[in-house]
Amino acid sequence: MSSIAILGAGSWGTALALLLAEKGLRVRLWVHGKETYQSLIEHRENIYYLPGAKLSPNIFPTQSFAQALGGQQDIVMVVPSHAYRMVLKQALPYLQSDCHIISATKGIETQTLLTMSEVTKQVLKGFSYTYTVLSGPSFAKEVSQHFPTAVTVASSQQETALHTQKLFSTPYFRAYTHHDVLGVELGGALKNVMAIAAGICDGLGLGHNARAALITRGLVEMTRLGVKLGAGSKTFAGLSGLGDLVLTCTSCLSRNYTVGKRLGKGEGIKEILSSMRMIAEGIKTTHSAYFLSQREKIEMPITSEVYAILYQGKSPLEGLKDLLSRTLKREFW
Ligand SMILES: NC(=O)C1=CN([C@@H]2O[C@H](COP(=O)(O)OP(=O)(O)OC[C@H]3O[C@@H](n4cnc5c(N)ncnc54)[C@H](O)[C@@H]3O)[C@@H](O)[C@H]2O)C=CC1
Ligand SMILES: O=C(CO)COP(=O)(O)O
Repeated sequence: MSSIAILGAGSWGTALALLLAEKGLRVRLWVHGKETYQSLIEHRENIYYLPGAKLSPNIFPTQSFAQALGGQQDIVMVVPSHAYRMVLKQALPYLQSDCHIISATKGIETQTLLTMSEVTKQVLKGFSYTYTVLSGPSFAKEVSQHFPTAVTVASSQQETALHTQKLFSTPYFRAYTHHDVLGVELGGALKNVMAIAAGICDGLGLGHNARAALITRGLVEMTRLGVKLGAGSKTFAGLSGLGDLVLTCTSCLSRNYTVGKRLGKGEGIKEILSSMRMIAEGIKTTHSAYFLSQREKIEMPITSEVYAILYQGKSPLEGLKDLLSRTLKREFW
C-alpha cells in the first residue's frame, strides 16, 4: 500500500486525509496542536475542526516530523499560510530529494507578499523537488460527506499535474490539471478578500444585486492584479478564481464570508476573531493584497475598502458607500 504525508490537521487537512485514506493510501497526518492530536488519537475524530467524520484506520496522526515524513514522496502542505514557511523549514531536514510538495494552503505571506510556491522556492532553495497547488471551490465539510466537488491542480510540469490529478481524483472529487501555478494560487487566495466583502454586503442587508456586482467586480480586480504579477487572465475564470468566488461569496459555510457578515452586522474584528478557532485567511490576505496593489500600482477598490474596514477602523457602511460613489467607469478588464 502506498503512503502520503499531510502536514496540517485542520478541517481541510483532515478532509483530504479522509479522501486519500478512502483511496487506500496510508496517510501520515502531522498535527500541530496538542488538543487536536489528542482528539484524533482518543476519539479517532477531529472534534475541533471537522466534527462528525470518523478517521479511517489508514490515517496515522503524529506530532513528529520524522514520523510523518520518513521515506515519503508526496507531501501535502495544508497549514494556514502564516505557518507555511515555519512548518516547511521544520520539515526540510526530513524531506527526501525529488519529493513532491502539494500545497492546499490559500494565502499570501504578509511580510514578503509571496504565494506559497514562492515561499517554497525560498525555503527549499538548492533542494530538488516538484510542486503542485491544489485549489478550487471545496468546503472541507462537503468533501468529507462525499458531495460532488471539482478542483484545479496546477504544476509547471505536466506530468506532475497528471500525477496529482490521479492521486486525488475519486468519483465525487474531480481534479482538473492546469499549468498556471501563480494564477491558481492567487485565485484561491484573493477570493477570500472578496468573500469578506460579500459577507459585509449581506450583513448590511444590501441585497442580491449588490452581492452579484461585488463578485463580478471582485473577479475583475483579482484578474488585474494577477495579470500584472504574471498569471494568465483566463485562469481567474476557472475553478480556483470564479468557482471559489461563487462558493465563498454566497455561503455561510465560508469562514471568510461569515467574518464579513458579522462585521456588516456591527461586530468588531477583535470580537469576531476572539470567538473563532478556525482560520479566516482573507483577513491576512487583505493586508497582503492591499500592499501588492500599492506596490504594483493596480487599482483594487474592493480590496482597499476591506483593508480600511479591517485595519483602519472604517465602518462597513462607509466602506460600501465609498465603493459605490467612485467616479463612473467603463466596464473593461
Ligand atoms: N477548510 C476548508 O474548507 C478549506 C481550507 N483551505 C485552506 O487550507 C488551509 C488550512 O485551513 P483549514 O484546514 O481550513 O484550517 P482550520 O482553521 O480548520 O485549522 C487551522 C489549523 O492550523 C493549525 N495551526 C494553527 N497555527 C499553526 C502553526 N503555527 N503551525 C502549524 N499549524 C498551525 C491548527 O492546529 C489547525 O490544525 C488554509 O489556507 C485554508 O484557506 C482550502 C480549501 C478548503
Ligand atoms: O476555500 C474554501 C473553500 O473553497 C474555504 O473557504 P473559507 O476559508 O472561507 O471557509
